[in-house]
Amino acid sequence: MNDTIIEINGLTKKFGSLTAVDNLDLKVYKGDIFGFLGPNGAGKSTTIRMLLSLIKPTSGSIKIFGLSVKRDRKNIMRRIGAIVEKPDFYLYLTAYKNLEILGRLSGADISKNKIMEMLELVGLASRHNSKVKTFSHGMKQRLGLAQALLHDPELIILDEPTTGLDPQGMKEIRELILYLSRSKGKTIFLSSHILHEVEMIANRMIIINKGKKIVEGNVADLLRSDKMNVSFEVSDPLKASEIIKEIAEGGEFHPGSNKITLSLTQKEISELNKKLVENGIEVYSIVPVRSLEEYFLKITEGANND
Ligand SMILES: Nc1ncnc2c1ncn2[C@@H]1O[C@H](COP(=O)(O)OP(=O)(O)OP(=O)(O)O)[C@@H](O)[C@H]1O
Repeated sequence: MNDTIIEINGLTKKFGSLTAVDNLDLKVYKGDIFGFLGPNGAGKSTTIRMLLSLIKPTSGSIKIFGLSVKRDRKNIMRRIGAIVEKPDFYLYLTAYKNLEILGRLSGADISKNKIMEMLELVGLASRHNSKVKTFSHGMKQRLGLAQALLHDPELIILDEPTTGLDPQGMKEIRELILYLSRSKGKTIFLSSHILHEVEMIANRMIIINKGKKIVEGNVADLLRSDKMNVSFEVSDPLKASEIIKEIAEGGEFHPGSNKITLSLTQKEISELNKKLVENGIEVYSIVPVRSLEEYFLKITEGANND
């Protein structure tokens, strides 16, 4: 049986005449890495602020751990760790001291061992004595995660945790999230406006736009399609283009990068890869290119056709 961790029903938030969140329903189950996707301004942060009871819904209900956020706020918040917006630290104090103070402020009794364990987990143990002002943006994000984990929460809520990070920093955060899910059994609710990022780690997702749900479900099911756009990076794009013509129509060339983007089924991808290699062309990479915008278009077109 699936344990429901978050259940949102008919959630609406209005700011004056603007409806930022519009009759939203969603469910997050125990152990999910749940991707909460939407373009800028879709209503993600507003929803997260309601989940954390930082603002009140105009209407609708939120249950977390089966308890009402309205009635059991304190009990619920004790079991949640969150990073909303940029984590705030005392820049002239050390990483360790920050966690000590912030842990104390949260009201929980946090031991020295626990602080060091969390710093270890996020890869900052060797820098525990460094002032936070010497930290990179990625290190501050990881310290934020350590802070959110201090009281051993069952549910972790992260609002765009990789914003502003370089690819390496993004990867570190992704790996931490996967570790927390797989090895520590945490449930993770993660917002993003980048489909690709969610696709890499989430098992379930919802996409919202203008406060409304567009789709919700299993990530693999939602993204499975007959054809997908893929980019082939090859040693000889001209020769490759001749071979591509035998298999598929179209194909967009990116001069200067040795890349060709085209729309193929999975079977065609492996067929083309084989043919290219057989013809002495080296294939350096095959990367799916799918943006949230494209995906939107596809599902809204689908909805219009129904
Ligand atoms: N306090 C507020 N007062 C008035 N309007 C607000 C307030 N907070 C958010 N909004 C509006 O609500 C809508 C949804 O904003 P929200 O920040 O939830 O979107 P988001 O999906 O988190 O976007 P982003 O990815 O840009 O953070 C936007 O149009 C925003 O301008």
